[in-house]
Amino acid sequence: MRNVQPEASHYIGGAYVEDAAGDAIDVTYAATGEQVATLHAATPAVVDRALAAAEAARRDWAALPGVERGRVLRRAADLLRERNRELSEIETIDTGKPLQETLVADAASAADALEWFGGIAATVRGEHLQLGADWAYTIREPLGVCVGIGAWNYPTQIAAWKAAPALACGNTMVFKPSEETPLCALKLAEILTEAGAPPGVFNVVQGRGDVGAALVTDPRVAKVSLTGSVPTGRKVYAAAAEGMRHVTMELGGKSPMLVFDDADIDAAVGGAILGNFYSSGQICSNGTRVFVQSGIRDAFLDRLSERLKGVVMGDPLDEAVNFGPLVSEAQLTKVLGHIRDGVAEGATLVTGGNRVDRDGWYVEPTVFADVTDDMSIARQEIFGPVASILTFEDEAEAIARANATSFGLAAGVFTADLARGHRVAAAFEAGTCWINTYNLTPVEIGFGGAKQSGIGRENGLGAIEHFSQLKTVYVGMGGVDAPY
Ligand SMILES: NC(=O)C1=CN([C@@H]2O[C@H](COP(=O)(O)OP(=O)(O)OC[C@H]3O[C@@H](n4cnc5c(N)ncnc54)[C@H](O)[C@@H]3O)[C@@H](O)[C@H]2O)C=CC1
Repeated sequence: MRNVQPEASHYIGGAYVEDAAGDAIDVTYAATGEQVATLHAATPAVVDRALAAAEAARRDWAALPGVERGRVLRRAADLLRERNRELSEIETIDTGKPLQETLVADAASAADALEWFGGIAATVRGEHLQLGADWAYTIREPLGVCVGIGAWNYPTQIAAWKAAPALACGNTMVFKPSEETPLCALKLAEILTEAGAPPGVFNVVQGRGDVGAALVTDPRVAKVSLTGSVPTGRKVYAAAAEGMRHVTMELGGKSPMLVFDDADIDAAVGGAILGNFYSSGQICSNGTRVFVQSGIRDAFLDRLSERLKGVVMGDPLDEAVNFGPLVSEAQLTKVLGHIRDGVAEGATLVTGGNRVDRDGWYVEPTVFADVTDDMSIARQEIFGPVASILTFEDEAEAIARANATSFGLAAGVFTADLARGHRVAAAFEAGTCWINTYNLTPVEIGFGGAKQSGIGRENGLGAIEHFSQLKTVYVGMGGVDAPY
């Protein structure tokens, strides 16, 4: 296994920085439990240094023409692609996700974001408004120093999905990865420097919730973008409100997937596999409530069980492996607890349900049938490889039950009747919907949640609006008409 111990824990002002006084953050390989690196959480002095670097860099970075900022981002995208294998291996060691996945979905997705927002950077602009003889114009300005805080499931992607639009708009950023997966954001920072980003434009500090909280409440910070759970989102949103800071909240979900009896069963089963078992189920937008029309329930379950025989469990660094461990022992314990609750509440365990008898934090792909809306496995986000199959009779009932949740991150529908597909998508109370596919999130389209699952959007042109603000300038062309 490659050595993944970074040169130092933090990356500030274009260079690695260490402060061994910070609490230890151990990085373990989820496939074996072996410790592979040790970093230190940021001390208050490190947090201050990172914010000072971002603050010092922001005016010059914002003053650059968009085309020059874009060039840096696009160069970084090229470097990410050139080093995809090395970066994917580090991501696999950090998260436990199979190399087969990280080779296509992590540094590659980060490269897409940097390339796309790099291309957009030169087009960020305001508008001209004629007001009789007078006129006005708007300027789309950066917000200033932005803080990004990440979850552990897609560390490289999350860092880049925040950094790319932020930097394209002329902001600077201090990013705090999840304490579970601290490695890859440092690589992104290194690569941005190599691509020409001036010191301080993108900084990384390590730490747990307290470091995140210190960043969110600092007066120098204009915006906070969090990817995390709903409870953390509530805390961060409230803390940001104190300073009237802009926020983007990418939070959790318990998304529905509706499979009508006219659907292509294999496509729907494929969607259920992507939306429940890819990354061992550790994906926020997963369609973990699979509502299947009653007439095809048995056929759907048979086909799903059959296809799950294609799971290849093993060392995630082996490219033939397509199913890895959960990120940590704590997550393993949590997921097994949810499975026990499902059994206790009377759901039928169709397949899986156990910890795998080997080193590391592996849980079998697990399918529950006969799940009812009130069961905890149908209400709580599990963030593990656990699918709940529910049945429904008609469209109106399915939509009502799909929407009966406080989450609203994503939703999907499988049907051969496209009119119905669009009708159902329109009725979903969710930020991101799919018809006849699931969990595809290319950079061109916005991604984010409704209801408790968040506010704001990542990716797509909408992300520009969340990392900039409009200044309006009114231009008087004649005298000033005052009453006295
Ligand atoms: N909507 C989306 O795009 C995504 C959402 N998620 C969600 O993330 C969750 C899983 O990730 P976790 O890392 O367990 O989430 P988490 O909420 O425990 O932690 C997220 C991040 O927030 C930090 N944090 C914790 N308390 C904080 C505080 N008071 N102030 C500032 N920062 C604080 C953590 O250190 C971590 O970096 C799931 O709920 C999942 O659905 C994950 C990926 C994508």
